[in-house]
Amino acid sequence: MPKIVFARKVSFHALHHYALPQLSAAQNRAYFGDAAEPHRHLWSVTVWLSGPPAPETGMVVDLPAVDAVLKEQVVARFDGRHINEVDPFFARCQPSTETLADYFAARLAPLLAPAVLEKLRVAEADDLFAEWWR
Ligand SMILES: Nc1nc2c(c(=O)[nH]1)N=C([C@H](O)[C@H](O)COP(=O)(O)OP(=O)(O)OP(=O)(O)O)CN2
Repeated sequence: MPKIVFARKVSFHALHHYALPQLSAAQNRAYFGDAAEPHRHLWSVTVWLSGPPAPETGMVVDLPAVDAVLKEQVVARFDGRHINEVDPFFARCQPSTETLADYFAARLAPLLAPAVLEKLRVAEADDLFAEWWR
């Protein structure tokens, strides 16, 4: 059965760095290279949502409702911040695109219901991103 999926993307500027707590600064530098130092990206988070199109509008989501969730949970929390400091979660888990994809999917999926989160992409550049798939 074909399925229609709607996508929305938001962007924010934020710093991050990689550091394992059991390693010294020099060891982290050797392990992670330049990425051990705080560095900035223009991040994007894209959500793909499915649901039955409303007969009157042909739309599968209420866009203002989706935008409100993305603004509150993604842009307002992360824009201009150092990701490692936004949530104690990132003291335990390295803020890679993979970790962030899993982090955002877990938090956004329930808030975006009744739309179904099919896929979520976190990109720190056009050529570096990770995706969560339902
Ligand atoms: N598996 C992953 N590896 C790396 C990730 C990631 O999210 N998942 N992220 C990074 C860094 O954040 C890093 O900034 C990007 O590294 P890299 O692409 O190597 O950097 P470039 O030299 O290509 O580009 P810059 O503009 O110099 O960042 C590393 N690894």
